Amino acid sequence: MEQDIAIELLSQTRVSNGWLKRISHHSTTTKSRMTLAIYLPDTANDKPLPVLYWLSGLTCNDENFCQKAGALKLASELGLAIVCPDTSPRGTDYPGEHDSWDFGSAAGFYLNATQAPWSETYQMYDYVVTELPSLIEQNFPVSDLKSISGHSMGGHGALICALKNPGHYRSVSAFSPVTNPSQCPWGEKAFSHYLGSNKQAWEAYDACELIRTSLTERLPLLIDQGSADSFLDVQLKPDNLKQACEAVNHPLTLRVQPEYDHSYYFISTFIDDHLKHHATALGIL
Ligand SMILES: N[C@@H](CCC(=O)N[C@@H](CSC=O)C(=O)NCC(=O)O)C(=O)O
Repeated sequence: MEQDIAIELLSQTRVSNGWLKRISHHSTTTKSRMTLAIYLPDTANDKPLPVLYWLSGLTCNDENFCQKAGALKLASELGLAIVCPDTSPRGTDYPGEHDSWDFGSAAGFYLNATQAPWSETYQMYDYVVTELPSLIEQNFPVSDLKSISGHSMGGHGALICALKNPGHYRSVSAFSPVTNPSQCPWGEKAFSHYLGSNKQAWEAYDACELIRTSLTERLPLLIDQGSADSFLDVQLKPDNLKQACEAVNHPLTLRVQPEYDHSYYFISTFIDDHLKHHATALGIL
């Protein structure tokens, strides 16, 4: 019988003087088999490396970032491990779970669902913040120093994970994040199903609300946003985050990049700046 704690190596690929490994394991948090990617530069053989957790967006899995962002060469040079979890639990078949690209599978929104049937497995917040780092630190040559970043739905995930856990992450950044999910169609759809109709419960997973109520830590936010992003005004709303930050003096670097869209071409153009931002905070640059 399979041990719950066992991790299974699905593949390993040599890249930029390191190894990109895909693994799967049984998650006690999501009660599902989870797949993830970890990139380990060879310098991990000399000393435990800090980790950047990357949270991907809607329709993604653990593979998009490592295949498309062009991040691994600099990560190797910096001595930075990168971990990419999946974007939702898999293996279930709840009503409506696989019917739309912005909800259900590949759209877990990095929260802990409270509404049936989602609450059974859609516990991505606890998975990312607690179970995943513990699994990585127990099984790979990494330190407990961590930073977090992500894109779109995953940018929202990175912001809320950092804002809700003072001291847990050394730094946070995001590309094109969903900044105010309580006030946009993607967020309203997901939150109403996962968290129910009481909008007060939504505030715990909304970066704009967390900025307003945060008392203990003012971790600087680095955000890149393309001006030609087709989701900009309806879904992402960076100005809402800007206003929330200005109201409480939360440090925000919001870079609006002219003519860039929502794609991984945009991410690949500016990923080096984000890696250096995290490497500086993690003490390796
Ligand atoms: N329905 C479209 C658009 C999906 C899309 O743009 N997904 C983004 C994330 S959007 C917010 O979370 C993405 O990262 N896609 C993966 C990629 O590799 O580009 C579609 O299905 O294409």
